[in-house]
Amino acid sequence: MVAAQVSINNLSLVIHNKQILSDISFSVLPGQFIGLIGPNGAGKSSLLRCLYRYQTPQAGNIQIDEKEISQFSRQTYAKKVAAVLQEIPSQFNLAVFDVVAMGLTPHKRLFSSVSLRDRQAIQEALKKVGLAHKYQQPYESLSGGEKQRVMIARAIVQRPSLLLMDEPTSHLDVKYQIEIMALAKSLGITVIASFHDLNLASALCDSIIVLNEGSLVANGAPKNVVTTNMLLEVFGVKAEVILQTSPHGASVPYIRYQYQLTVMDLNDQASRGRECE
Ligand SMILES: Nc1ncnc2c1ncn2[C@@H]1O[C@H](COP(=O)(O)OP(=O)(O)OP(=O)(O)O)[C@@H](O)[C@H]1O
Repeated sequence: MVAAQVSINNLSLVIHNKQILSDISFSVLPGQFIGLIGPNGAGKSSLLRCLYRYQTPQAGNIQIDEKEISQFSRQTYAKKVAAVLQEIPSQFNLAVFDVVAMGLTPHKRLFSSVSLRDRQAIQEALKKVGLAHKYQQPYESLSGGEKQRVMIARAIVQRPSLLLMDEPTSHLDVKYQIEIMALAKSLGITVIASFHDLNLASALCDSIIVLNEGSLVANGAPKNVVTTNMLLEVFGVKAEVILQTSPHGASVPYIRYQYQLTVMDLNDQASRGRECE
């Protein structure tokens, strides 16, 4: 698969007079795995929505392979960019197989049937996400995590050059968090994904972008971005960050949150409450 080069230039988004994104700029090299992190409401999903053309920014632009994204036809864009969203869309009455087959739509002529090769690609993608045995099951009857894995299989058969993922692991158990993200990485395409699990983001991403209140506040290798200071300033949490060495020799930050402090604070509050009774 070919990997896309992405550049985001001075992007600003306003919705109902509210500034959602302010002057965001960064570049992504072909094949890079980029993590978007930031507190609730920081603008991660909004940025991803601009990237998959669901929302149109008021200022700035996004280029893929040096072409402004509004210049691509709908079909060409659908071939280039796949999105796995936070809100899992409802697929009325469709079996798992049919939902994954929708990933082939941009590559096919109108009303053309599913070929043997297509079937193999769909089964292969379902196998990769551990759902080959469920291909006939109604999509709606799947669990949240299974639905998310079907969406990832759909993105795989789409053969995009850019994969956008909005909290792709939110419904996944720990095994599939690791397996699915390893799978996304193994595709060799450019990936931009939002994360709440900062340790997972640190372990996976080549580069991490930190958003806060719609602004880009940090961008760089995980070890340079995921620091005690950033966690305190952006997320308001006290934590210790240890640098570990990955199997590939890279230095990867690992966060140890200070949960005890919170529990002590809570106990403190509770005892103060009892004193007042
Ligand atoms: N259509 C909209 N109308 C009004 N406000 C919006 C709209 N879309 C997003 N927002 C606001 O923009 C801000 C950024 O939202 P966004 O969903 O991008 O944040 P996020 O970083 O993905 O948050 P989370 O981690 O909670 O998913 C929020 O304050 C949200 O309420």
